[in-house]
Amino acid sequence: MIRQLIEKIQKTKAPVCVGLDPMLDYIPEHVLKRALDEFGETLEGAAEAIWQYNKEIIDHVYDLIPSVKPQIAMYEQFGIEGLKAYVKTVKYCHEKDLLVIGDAKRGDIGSTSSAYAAAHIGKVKVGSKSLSSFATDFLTINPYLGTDGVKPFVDVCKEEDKGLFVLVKTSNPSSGEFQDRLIDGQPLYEHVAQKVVEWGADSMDGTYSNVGAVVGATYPEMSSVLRKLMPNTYFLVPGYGAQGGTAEDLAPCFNEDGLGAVINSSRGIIAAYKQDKYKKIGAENFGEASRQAVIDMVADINRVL
Ligand SMILES: O=C(O)c1cc(=O)[nH]c(=O)n1[C@@H]1O[C@H](COP(=O)(O)O)[C@@H](O)[C@H]1O
Repeated sequence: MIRQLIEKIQKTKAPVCVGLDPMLDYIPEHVLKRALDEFGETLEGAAEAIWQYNKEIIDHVYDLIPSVKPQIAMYEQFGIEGLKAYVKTVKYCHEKDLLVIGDAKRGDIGSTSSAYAAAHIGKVKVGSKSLSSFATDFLTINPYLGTDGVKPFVDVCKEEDKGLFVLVKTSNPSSGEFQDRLIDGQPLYEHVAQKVVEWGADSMDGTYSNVGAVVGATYPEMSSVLRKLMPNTYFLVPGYGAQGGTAEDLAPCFNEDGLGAVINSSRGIIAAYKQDKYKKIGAENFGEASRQAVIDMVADINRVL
């Protein structure tokens, strides 16, 4: 699967992933009102609003980018109706030939991880049939439980030719609280990085492994160390834009071949119409503002490659 992502990145010249993290606060008034008028102030109304919002954004950006990353929490908050909007969004992105990174940060004891893996990137057996549930191409993984919690994802990844991004060094302000703690003289995130390389060794798909790593844009010195420790691991890099990460901060995430990282921006793209820079495009044309924000992001990243 990583090979497909790389091919799409090379075709679009955009090492970019648009984060589909719809919050009701970001949805333009006219879209929200239409959905709530039809379904009332209900979970269905909210789910319809986020679906319509996503669809408009996808329609405006799909030809520019290789991938999207829907964050499941933004859907899950609306319960089953929200999850239906998640599935609808994943299906629509596939129709538009986009690869979908499901951001669910799963990881538990082995048997539970197996069920998560089946739900998100694998198949679930019902009688004689094997059925897909969420059907994303990649999934984000929390490795806190260790190898037996990660292995079921790696196995499904191999069987189904899917991909993973395992949290190694996250972008948030408290990420150092545990991740930077020294163990045997080395920060914990480096220990995790070594494990990610090990977990991915049997899942090579060309130069890179289908088992990738999440490395936040907000700690560039650490990205640089991690890039050297994990030369054949693809990085999913969140933190650009809304969290303060700049193009210069991203440079160490890439290898000399210009590959090795896919950069996510969620609020910076989907709520672009609210930014001063794009305000004149107008809330009515929020999809157009997102398109312009993607064009600007791609140019900004290519400037440092
Ligand atoms: O796994 C992630 O995607 C992730 C890891 C991380 O270290 N930091 C991080 O922000 N994320 C996700 O990336 C997205 C960032 O959103 P923006 O800050 O709006 O671009 C959210 O969906 C986060 O959940």
